[in-house]
Amino acid sequence: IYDAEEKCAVSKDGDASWFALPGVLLWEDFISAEEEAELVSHMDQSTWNLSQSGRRKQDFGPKVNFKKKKVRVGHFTGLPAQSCKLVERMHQEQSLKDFSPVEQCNLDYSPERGAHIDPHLDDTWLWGERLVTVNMLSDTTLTLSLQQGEAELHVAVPLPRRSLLVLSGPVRHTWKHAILRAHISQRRVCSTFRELSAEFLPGGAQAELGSQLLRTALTFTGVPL
Ligand SMILES: O=C(O)CCC(=O)C(=O)O
Ligand SMILES: [Fe+2]
Repeated sequence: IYDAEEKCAVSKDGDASWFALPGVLLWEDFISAEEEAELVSHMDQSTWNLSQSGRRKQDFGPKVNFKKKKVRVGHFTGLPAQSCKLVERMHQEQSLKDFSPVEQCNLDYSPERGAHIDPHLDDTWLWGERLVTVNMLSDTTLTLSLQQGEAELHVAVPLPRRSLLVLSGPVRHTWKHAILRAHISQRRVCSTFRELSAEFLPGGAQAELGSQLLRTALTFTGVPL
């Protein structure tokens, strides 16, 4: 189980074993109850599209083909207006001072649909170091997993309602992450914000496209795709 205060994983059996687990940042009460209600009510005014594993989603971001490694602005009109103050607030945290998202993905999990997300790593060709998620409507648990020879390590990261989670470093690149079906007991909505990889930043091979995507994202005039 992840211990946010000690920034380490501790054994659930209550024995003394533990290991350091860098790269998880949890910001409790990142949004207020009023903001949470407003954000979700705004999302519910747009259509939710059925996605994999019982999830529903709304996307604000460029048109991407991860297999062919192709990206273009497409119909992207920017992140939604409601996210402007969230992104500003993120900048209060030292490690997010320069966080400029180019994509927002809203996900809607419900126990009725058996919604979950299987263990995976997020793309690293287009998306950068930090994955930032705002958790809404109910508490859940993010399950990190790492194959260690024959054994598989699991770390449960408690995600309180209204908290912000940042994954970077080893928990971004080495550990897979998942939300188990068993950890969705009520409706849960989250917004995940992603930044560009070095290839799309100044000095990178696709810097021009990257700056175009950033300009579009940060207009905060977006509608879901
Ligand atoms: O629901 C979450 O918090 C995780 C979502 C996720 O891992 C993803 O969209 O890649
Ligand atoms: Fe992910």
